[in-house]
Amino acid sequence: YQSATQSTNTTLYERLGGKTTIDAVVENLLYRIADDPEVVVFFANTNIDLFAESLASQLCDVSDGPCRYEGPPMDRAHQHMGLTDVHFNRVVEYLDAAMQAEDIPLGARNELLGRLAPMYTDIMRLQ
Ligand code: HEM
Repeated sequence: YQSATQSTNTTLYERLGGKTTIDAVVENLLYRIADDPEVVVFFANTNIDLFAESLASQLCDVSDGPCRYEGPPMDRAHQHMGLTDVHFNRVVEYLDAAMQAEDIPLGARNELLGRLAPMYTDIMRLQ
């Protein structure tokens, strides 16, 4: 059985462009975050290289690629940051813009965002 949103015999990971494109998306996202004072403040004490690696492995994992995300669960990774819907929506918007900049087709973009959306509850749980 194949879901209607998926082309025949390809994983979302492949339709995203695999590791090369995911790494490029993460880097593009980092520039957008760096340019937004309201968002970049949250990353003041973050090792950006480790964050980029961890996020790329999560995007690979969640898109059925050959990776396993081994970082902390989303509630603990974002606990007590004081995140609001505004921050959450901003980051999702930047991720979509980063995927567009890397020429990822609309269907694949929306499918990835759809797989990340349920993380909202976890990310907000310990605010
Ligand atoms: C769909 C939304 C989001 C996803 C999928 C996501 C994913 C992740 C992942 C995978 C990590 C790495 C965890 C680790 O390995 O330690 C992380 C950490 C982090 N996230 Fe998010 N995140 C999201 C939303 C946000 C938002 C809205 C903000 C703030 C505006 C944010 C700020 C951070 C920060 C600052 C860290 C690093 C924490 C540290 O230094 O340990 N995230 N996120």
